[in-house]
Amino acid sequence: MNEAALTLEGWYALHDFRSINWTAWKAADDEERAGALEELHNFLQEWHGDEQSGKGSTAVYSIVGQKADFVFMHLRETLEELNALENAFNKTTFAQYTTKAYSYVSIVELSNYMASGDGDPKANPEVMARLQPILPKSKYICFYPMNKKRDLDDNWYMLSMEERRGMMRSHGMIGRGYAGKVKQIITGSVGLDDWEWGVTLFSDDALQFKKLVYEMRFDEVSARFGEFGSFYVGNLLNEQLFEDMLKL
Ligand code: VOV
Repeated sequence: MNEAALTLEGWYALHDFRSINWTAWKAADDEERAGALEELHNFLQEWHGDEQSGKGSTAVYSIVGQKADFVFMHLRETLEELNALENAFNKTTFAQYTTKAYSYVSIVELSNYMASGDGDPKANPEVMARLQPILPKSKYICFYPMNKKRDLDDNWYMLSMEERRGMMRSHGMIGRGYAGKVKQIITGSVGLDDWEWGVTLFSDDALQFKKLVYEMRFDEVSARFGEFGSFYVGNLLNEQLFEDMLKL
């Protein structure tokens, strides 16, 4: 059997994609809409509070295109907390005007392909900051799930650790070229959701998503082994922008 990469796990992640039922939203009266906005406002405040107190992090983005209208990306310590967040939201009046578009459950993951091997990684504040990241409030988000191929000819899981490490090093070198332009959060989802990883990218220049993902397509680990799900791209929302989006 080949050696599995060792992984470190951090906060659990829930990407909760919703669409707005515009017909119902427009049919609601002013008072009902104001109440719904108030509840939404309270949730955004509460999630901000969770972030301030180190309990997790939440990012809110609108989604461009027809796959969804917005996403809540939540990071929390436990699956119970994520479940409580989505249930609490589902009980709001505002949620009645939304439909569930897609969701993804995973956990922030670092592997040992590039690790130094010195000491307890969880004692390293830099490692902990990557395992329990405060989500950047960059202008744009890009999310997609992916697998590493398991075909007879190209099976990532049948490669030796050395072969995989070599390819991950090359992958990391390309990624490094985007330092300061794109921040990636890789979440593992083997056993948690339908794909093996969630890739969430943040940037202040959406074009950098295209540049990075395209460049990686030529790199062996993506070219030979990458299989990709649907891409979701969106614009940062804060309370005001969310309200503006919902204004009739
Ligand atoms: C901003 C760019 C960027 C950078 C710097 C970067 C670096 C790194 C490093 C150093 C490592 C390995 C160690 C670790 O940290 O785990 C990884 C790991 C990983 N990556 Fe990556 N990646 C980036 C970006 C980046 C992108 C755009 C993608 C999607 C690929 C594509 O073709 O669309 C991706 C995927 C992954 C995955 C699925 C993993 C886990 C693979 C596994 O088998 O375990 N990644 N990644």
